[in-house]
Amino acid sequence: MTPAPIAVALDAPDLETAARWAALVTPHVSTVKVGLELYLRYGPDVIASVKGASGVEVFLDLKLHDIPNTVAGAARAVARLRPAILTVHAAGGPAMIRAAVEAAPHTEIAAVTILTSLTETDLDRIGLAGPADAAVRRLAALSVEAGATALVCSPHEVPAVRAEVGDGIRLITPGVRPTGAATQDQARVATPEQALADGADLLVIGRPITGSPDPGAAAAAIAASLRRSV
Ligand SMILES: O=C(O)c1cc(=O)[nH]c(=O)n1[C@@H]1O[C@H](COP(=O)(O)O)[C@@H](O)[C@H]1O
Repeated sequence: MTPAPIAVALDAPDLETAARWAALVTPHVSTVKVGLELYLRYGPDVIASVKGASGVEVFLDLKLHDIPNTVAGAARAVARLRPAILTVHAAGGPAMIRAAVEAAPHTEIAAVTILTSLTETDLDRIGLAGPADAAVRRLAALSVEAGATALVCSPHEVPAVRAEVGDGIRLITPGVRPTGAATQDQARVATPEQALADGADLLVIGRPITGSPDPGAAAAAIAASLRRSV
């Protein structure tokens, strides 16, 4: 069976737990995501540990955000690990995004638009002209012009972003919660089925899977539900 288009966020406090989660979920999902918690603690070794023998796609979520020269150096430093995807913040601007794209030619650069944890009130307080879908659309357009071939946004914004950037760009959506699951610190959320129906290409799901007593079964259940919904 083809693995579901899900990136499981391995936000674990230690490598053993992350590797265990990865081994349990990889028969069911296409991708595992390594974020700041694991990478800052264990560094590059974490990639091989979570990949194991499965050959699953690794998404390195470092959300780089700095001046172009610094981001180019950081992207070059991790490019040798050959992650399938690397994130940068779209708010770093077009020159920064382009610097990452040029420094990591074999990795897909995904620009994070507006974090899914932010509400309209947060955007106001930060001073970002909203509403969220307009801000996401604006950041999506500039990111793609700068060479990003993937975008991270909430499922709510997928139709607007798709209309803006067309079909060739991979839309990645965190903020995904199965019906009835707690939203926790996520603000702009939708169910996996809704995100996929709206046109997301890859769903990022962490705690609803990794917080389950049986992460493998939780991943399998969401994957099966997605297959039924298409
Ligand atoms: O870039 C990301 O992956 C990301 C962007 C965003 O806007 N919101 C967001 O939640 N994420 C990540 O997606 C994952 C969501 O995890 P859960 O909330 O546990 O499903 C976390 O690893 C976040 O770091």
